[in-house]
Amino acid sequence: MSTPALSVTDLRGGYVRGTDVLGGATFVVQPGEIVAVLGPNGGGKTTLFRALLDELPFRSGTVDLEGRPAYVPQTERARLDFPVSAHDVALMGAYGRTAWFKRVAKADRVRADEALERVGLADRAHDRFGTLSGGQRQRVLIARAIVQDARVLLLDEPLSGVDRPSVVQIERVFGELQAEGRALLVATHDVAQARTWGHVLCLNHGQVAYGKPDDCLSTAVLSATYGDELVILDGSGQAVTVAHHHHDH
Ligand SMILES: Nc1ncnc2c1ncn2[C@@H]1O[C@H](COP(=O)(O)OP(=O)(O)OP(=O)(O)O)[C@@H](O)[C@H]1O
Repeated sequence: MSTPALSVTDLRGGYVRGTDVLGGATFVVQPGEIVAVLGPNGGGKTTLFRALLDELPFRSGTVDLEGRPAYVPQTERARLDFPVSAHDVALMGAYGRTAWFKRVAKADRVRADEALERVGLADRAHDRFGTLSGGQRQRVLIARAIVQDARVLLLDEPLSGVDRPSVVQIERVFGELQAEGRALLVATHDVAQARTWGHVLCLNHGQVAYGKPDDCLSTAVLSATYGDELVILDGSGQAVTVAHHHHDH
């Protein structure tokens, strides 16, 4: 087996010392795998991503990965009032390898154009980011991650509230990134969608389960993951939908 893209051992962390929001995550992700990260609101999905980005105030345990992961935030949380174009946002993926006193390399400008083409937005490159639809903005943020060229991508609910054409484009790009040997961790509330991906990580402040969907997504695991949030069962007793309450934090 090849070197894992990401290996995490007993990862714990939080915002206040001694109060772990994320307790004891241990899992290995191989290149080319997509992992659905499931959990209730406030269950620690975003906190896990921040720990993997080494952005948590307090963290313990080990994280082995090559380079820095690319983070794709929820579009709702991306600032919309900046006068930047879709191309400008995609190009930000190159900032990590650009010295502060230099202009972004011509090759990176070409990469930004290519990445927008890959997400089906070549014709919107010069549109202002804030004027695009939610699904289009999500695709621009994925283009930025493509320009960053990371082995591991962390995506925070990339398909929630996204229009159908964007879902189709995003799922196609996920397949391409997988084929390139990148690993994707995708936070989602959609259990049915999680079943279509290779692995599932269930979090509820700590790790409840990790493995293949058929092994992990039992009613017992989903109840432990979602606690008193509602799990709706289909006719065969399989948990398919989770009703959750939105909240701000
Ligand atoms: N910056 C912060 N400072 C203090 N506590 C925080 C901060 N961000 C999140 N938390 C707390 O950490 C816990 C986990 O939040 P997190 O955002 O990781 O959950 P989540 O699984 O991503 O939830 P959602 O599905 O609602 O996005 C929550 O109790 C939240 O209130």
